[in-house]
Amino acid sequence: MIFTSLIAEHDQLLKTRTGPVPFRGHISTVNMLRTCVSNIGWRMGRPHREGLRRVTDRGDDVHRPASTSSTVMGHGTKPKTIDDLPGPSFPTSLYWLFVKGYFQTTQQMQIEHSKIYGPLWKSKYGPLVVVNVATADLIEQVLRQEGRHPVRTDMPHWRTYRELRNQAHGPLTEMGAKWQRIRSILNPRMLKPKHVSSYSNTINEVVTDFIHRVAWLRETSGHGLMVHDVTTELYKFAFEGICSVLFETRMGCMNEDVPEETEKFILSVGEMFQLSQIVIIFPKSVWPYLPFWKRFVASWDYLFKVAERLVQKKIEELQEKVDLDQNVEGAYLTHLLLSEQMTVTEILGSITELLLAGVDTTSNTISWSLYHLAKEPEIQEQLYQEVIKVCPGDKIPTSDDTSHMPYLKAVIRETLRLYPVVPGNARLTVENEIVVGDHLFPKKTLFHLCHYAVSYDKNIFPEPHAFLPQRWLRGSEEKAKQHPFGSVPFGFGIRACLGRRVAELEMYLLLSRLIKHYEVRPDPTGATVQPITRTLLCPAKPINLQFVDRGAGPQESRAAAQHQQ
Ligand code: HEM
Repeated sequence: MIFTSLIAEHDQLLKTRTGPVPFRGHISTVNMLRTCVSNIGWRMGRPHREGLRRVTDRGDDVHRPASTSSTVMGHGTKPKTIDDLPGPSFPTSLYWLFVKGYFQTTQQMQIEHSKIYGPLWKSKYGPLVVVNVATADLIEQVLRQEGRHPVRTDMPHWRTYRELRNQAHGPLTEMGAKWQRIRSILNPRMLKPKHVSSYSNTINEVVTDFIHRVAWLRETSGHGLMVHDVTTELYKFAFEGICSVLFETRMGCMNEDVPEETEKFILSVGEMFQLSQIVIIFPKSVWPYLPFWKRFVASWDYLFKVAERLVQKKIEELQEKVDLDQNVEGAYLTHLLLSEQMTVTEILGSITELLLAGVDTTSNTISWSLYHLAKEPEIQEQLYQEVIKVCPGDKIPTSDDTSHMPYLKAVIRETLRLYPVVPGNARLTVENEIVVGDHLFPKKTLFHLCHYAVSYDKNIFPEPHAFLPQRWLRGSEEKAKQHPFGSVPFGFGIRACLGRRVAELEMYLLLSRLIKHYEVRPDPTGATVQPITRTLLCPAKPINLQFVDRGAGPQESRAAAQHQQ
C-alpha cells in the first residue's frame, strides 16, 4: 500500500534526523563576500538556440548571438575577455557596501555602478568575480545562451543546510538533470492554465477572509480607517493562499488570533532571507562559529518542520480515505503523493521551497500596488471602473473574469517593473563559453543580471520613476516599442518562476476585490516608503494605508459570505 510505505519512509526519515547535527563545512575559495550575489538567489532562463550560431574555431562549443545590436564581433576580430572589463576591486566593493551604505540597497548600486562602468562590468568579492549585465539587449544574450540546465549560483549556504539535515533539494536549489526532473513533475499543476484556474475558488475564500480581516484591523487598531503595516498582513494572506493551494488546508492566518505556528513560519521566512545575505559574506569554514549561523539553521529547521507536519497530515488523511474505500482525489500535494514520481523526502524538499517562495513574493508586490494606488487616485478609479464593469454588483471576480481586466494586469505589471521582487538574477555558464556584447566569457562565468537597473532605463521606459500602468496596455504606443527583456519579473525560459501563474491568480483576485470593496487612501502623515534588498526586494519600513468602504461593500460582503458557505 502506497501510504503505508510513504509513512514508513517518513518515520525512517525522522529517525535519521534526530541527534546532534554534524557540520560538514570545508574551506571554500569562493565563499568570500558575495553580497551582490546574495541577490542572485533566484535565477532565470531557457535554452534558446535560435539566433545563435555555433563556431568551433577554438575546438570548444561557443555560442555567439547572431543578431542582437550589442554584438559587434565580426569575423577575424579577436574577442575581448573578462580581463578587459572595467569594475570595482574587492576593497572598492567593500567601500560601496559598508562605507557608502549600499549593503541593503544593492538594487540601487546596480544603477550607480552602471553609470560609472557602463553596461557590462565586473565586481570582485575576494576570489569571486561577478560579471554584471545592465542592458536589456545584453541580458537577452545571456539568457538565450543558458544551456539545457540553467544554473543559478551554487547557493552554498542553502545547499549546506540541506546536507547538514539530510534534506532533499527542491526546485530552487537543485541543479542539472535532477533539477529538470523535479521541474517536469512539479510544473503541470503549477503552470497549466486549466489546473491553475481550478484554484480560483480556494483562493477567493482566502480573499474573502482577508477583506474581513482588513475591516476588523481597521476597527480594532486603526480608528476605523487605518491598517498598519499592510505588508505583514499580506504575508499572512500569502501563506494562507499557498497552503490552500498546496494542501487544501486552511491555516487560520486570517483569524483574529493568528496561530503561533503561522506567525513563526512567516518570521522564519523573513529571517532566513535576511540572514542569507549576511551568512554568504563569510567563508564557509567559519559558519559554525557565527552566532547567526545557528539562527539561519534554526529558521530552515522551522520551515521544514511546518512543511513536514503538513505533508504528514495529508498522508494520514489519504490513508484514512483509502482504508475507508473512499475516493482519493485532491489538489497539488495529493496529486504529488498519488503519482508516486517522487519520494516523500523529495516531496518535502519541494513543498518547503514552494511554501517559502510563496510568502514574501506576492505580498510585497500587492503592498507596493496598494501603496501607489493610494497615492494616485485617478489610477485607482480607472482600476475600480474596470473591475465593476466586468463584475457589477455582487459578482465576485473569478479567474475567467480577470482575463477581461487588462488594466488590473497592467497595474501588477507596472508594480513589478518598479519593484521587481527579484531585483538581480543570475546565470552561471556551465555548458559553454559564451559571447556577450563584444566579450568572450569562459565556462563557469557568473553573470549578475541587473533587472532593477534595466527596469529604470529611460530609453525603454520613458518617465521611469512614474507609476504608469497604461504603458503595459496592448495597443499603446509605448508597449509596441518595449524591449521584451526590459522587465522580466518572473524570469525567462525553463528556469523561470514555478509559481508564476498561481502568484498572478492570487494577486489579480486579491487586488480586484480589495479595490472593489475599499477605496484605499495613503497614510495621512505623508510617509514615503523606499525599497531595500533582503535577498528579495521589500519595503524598508511599514506601509500604512487607510481603507474606506465603497458603497458596494456590504453587498459584496454578503456575497462573499455566501460564497464561503
Ligand atoms: C510576485 C510573485 C513572484 C515573483 C515576482 C517571482 C519571481 C521569481 C523569479 C524571478 C524567479 C527566478 C526564475 C529563474 O531563476 O529563472 C523565481 C523562481 C521561483 N519561484 Fe517565483 N516569484 C513569485 C511568486 C512565486 C510563488 C507564489 C511561488 C510558489 C508557489 C514561487 C515559486 C518559485 C520557485 C519554486 C522558483 C524556482 C524555480 C526554479 O529554479 O526552477 N514564486 N520566482
